[in-house]
Amino acid sequence: MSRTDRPLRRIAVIGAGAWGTALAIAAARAGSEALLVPRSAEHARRIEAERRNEARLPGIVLPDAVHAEADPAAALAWADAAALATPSQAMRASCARLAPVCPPDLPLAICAKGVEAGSGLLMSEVVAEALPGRPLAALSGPSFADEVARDLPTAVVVAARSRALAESVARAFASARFRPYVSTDLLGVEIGGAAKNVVAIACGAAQGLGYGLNTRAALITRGLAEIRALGAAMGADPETLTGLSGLGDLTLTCSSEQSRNFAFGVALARAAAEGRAAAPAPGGPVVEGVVNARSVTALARRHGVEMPICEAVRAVVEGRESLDSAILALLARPLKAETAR
Ligand SMILES: NC(=O)c1ccc[n+]([C@@H]2O[C@H](COP(=O)([O-])OP(=O)(O)OC[C@H]3O[C@@H](n4cnc5c(N)ncnc54)[C@H](O)[C@@H]3O)[C@@H](O)[C@H]2O)c1
Ligand SMILES: O=P(O)(O)OC[C@H](O)CO
Repeated sequence: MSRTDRPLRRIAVIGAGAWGTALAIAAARAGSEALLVPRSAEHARRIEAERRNEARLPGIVLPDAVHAEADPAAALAWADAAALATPSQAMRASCARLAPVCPPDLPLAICAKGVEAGSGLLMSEVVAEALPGRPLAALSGPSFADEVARDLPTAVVVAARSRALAESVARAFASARFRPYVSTDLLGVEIGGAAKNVVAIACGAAQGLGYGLNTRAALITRGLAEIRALGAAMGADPETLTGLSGLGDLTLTCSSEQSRNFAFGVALARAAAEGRAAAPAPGGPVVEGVVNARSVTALARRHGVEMPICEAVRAVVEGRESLDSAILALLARPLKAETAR
């Protein structure tokens, strides 16, 4: 009997950021037990002593079924499955640390959203290289960590090439107000999650510039067209990209300053107005869209796909173009048909 044939009831959550902590809480609500594995022993001790992860999820008390564990070997030996919730650019290093102690058949649920800079690999490809042979799933969709932690109704998607694995992982997290749908389109789910953060920076910048809701709707819709084009070139199911992990997450992230990516876009515009550059605070909450502006567009260029909004965000965050001129360049693109057909 393989591990995924029996219920996954013990979940090791690698990475104790806002999302890892919220997922551990979601697992507990689903009747599972969770071990949060932060990077440092000190952080594990603090979480265990305070019964919170105050720096990442302020005001949220951990349920009894969630504990912190500093030693990844102990956590993975205990676990039925692991959720990988580090930022995308830390995924390879985090998996390398797990490699000597990760059981060869342990199911892994990737919870980061991004494309690796340099290699241009999706998270499932990075994890397959760093921890070969393990059954892989991805959990994605519109889900602010704070809202999940507070048990506000949320729907996500769990994708795996094996439907049985997707269903097992979904069951490990499902509760009355946390509803995972399943999918076998791992590729589509990963592309949507990685690219939406870049478009969210554009929407935040538009808000910071004082533009209106017309602009936001245009950016979301044309951003989705870019993401769908990338998905089509890479072989994703187009329906996935209008589902929870595509349009769903794009809508959420592009609509609120609660999104770190959207908020960073607002900060970019404010900084531009004051004639200075903006960058995410070192050691602060992860802003995936900044690095992913580069890695997602690099992937698109490799596949011969145009992503003008994502390219504009990349040019601005790389300091190659001012926000004003990036917007003018977007608006001055030749008139064209809305759809390919
Ligand atoms: N916060 C959310 O609402 C949310 C929701 C869905 C998905 N996500 C995704 O989850 C991922 C993590 O985001 P987050 O919000 O938890 O980030 P966060 O900014 O709250 O915390 C990041 C955490 O990762 C840890 N970390 C960094 N490098 C590490 C390494 N090499 N090994 C282990 N841990 C490391 C940091 O110590 C920190 O605790 C991102 O890809 C993000 O897009 C976040
Ligand atoms: O705060 P953001 O922009 O990283 O978005 C968090 C989640 O990805 C929303 O689904």
